[in-house]
Amino acid sequence: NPENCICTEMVAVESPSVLTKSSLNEQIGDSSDTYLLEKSVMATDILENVGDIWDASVDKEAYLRAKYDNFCYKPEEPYFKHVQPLERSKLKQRGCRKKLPQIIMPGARKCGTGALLRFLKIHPNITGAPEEPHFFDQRRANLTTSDYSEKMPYSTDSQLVIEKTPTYFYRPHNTPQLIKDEISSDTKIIIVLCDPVRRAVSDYLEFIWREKRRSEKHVVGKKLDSFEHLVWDHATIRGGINQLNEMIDVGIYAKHLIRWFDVFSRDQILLLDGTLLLTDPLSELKTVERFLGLRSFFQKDHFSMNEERGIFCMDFPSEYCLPGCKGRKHPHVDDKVWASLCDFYAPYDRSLEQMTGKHFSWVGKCASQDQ
Ligand SMILES: Nc1ncnc2c1ncn2[C@@H]1O[C@H](COP(=O)(O)OS(=O)(=O)O)[C@@H](OP(=O)(O)O)[C@H]1O
Repeated sequence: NPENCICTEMVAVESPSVLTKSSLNEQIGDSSDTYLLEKSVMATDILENVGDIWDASVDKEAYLRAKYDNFCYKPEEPYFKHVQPLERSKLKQRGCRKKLPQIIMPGARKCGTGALLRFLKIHPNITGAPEEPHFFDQRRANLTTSDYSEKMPYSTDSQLVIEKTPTYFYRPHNTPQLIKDEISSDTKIIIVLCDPVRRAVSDYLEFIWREKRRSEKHVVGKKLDSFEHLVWDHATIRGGINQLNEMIDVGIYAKHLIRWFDVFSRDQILLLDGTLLLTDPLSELKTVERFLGLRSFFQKDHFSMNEERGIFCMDFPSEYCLPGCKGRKHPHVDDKVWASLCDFYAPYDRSLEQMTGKHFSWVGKCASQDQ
């Protein structure tokens, strides 16, 4: 379904007619844009509940109560959809307001942020922007942080608000500083990194998909360059990987990450392995729960592998698989170009491991694309 395939989560946000743009924040007399994480990050729920299974994790009725008894949206399957707000009186009664996100997921693009956000939004204590706000990278001059918070969903004090915009990771260069200055110095950052060679191919598939949609709209089709052609440097006689191409540049993770490390303390940044997210989503979700101090919700039997598509889908609280634009079949890349890409990224991957002190599952395993 092409509508579901817009990879930037373009879900229309329906506002009830009684709510004006200035929304409930003003009516409630709340001007605090930032909501510190004190409560959530310091939460010890997870520690208190070690070995204790939350009913909401196993029983659908209990889940619906945990998610919606203190929430600002009506239940709607799949339960990551937080689209239809409650009536105005209920919103007020529950203390629902739009606030700036406490957690930002800046990418990297095509490393699984879409799957991660949708899964996380199932958690009873998480809500998130329905679309990518692109506030810092496509900002019109007169936009303020209150315009930004308008793009966020309503939330109560028991929900954390996440936004993901996968371009922030690499552009604009001062996004980390802007987040610190304009949202809060307490903002939590979740960065998903994945095999940069595979990521570049995924980026290319997205590019092709968008170009095809564009040419369908404008009737005229243009011949699209192959992946191999685009990533190769044709300007020099020796050739090699064209690192000026954005598809390549994004995967030089160490270079971009340094700016995030410069601005935020290490305990504010969670680095996830997108390659693991694809093969073992539960372990990465558990890591996020711990990082945010959330009560442990996700369980092994919430997920199962869809053999046909080769991706994990959710079975609880309802069945859900990401649309076909996520988890696409990748084409075979020319072996010489593949090997060059592996060689190109290897030193940057080593720097990444050195600077983070973390081992990433793809590092050192780039030899064959068909593994
Ligand atoms: N469970 C599940 N379902 C579907 N897809 C999954 C999942 N887990 C991880 N992934 C990987 O997510 C890749 C798309 O990445 P993003 O969502 O970050 O893309 S985007 O930047 O937001 O457009 C997507 O890339 P492609 O395989 O190239 O489509 C997947 O590798």
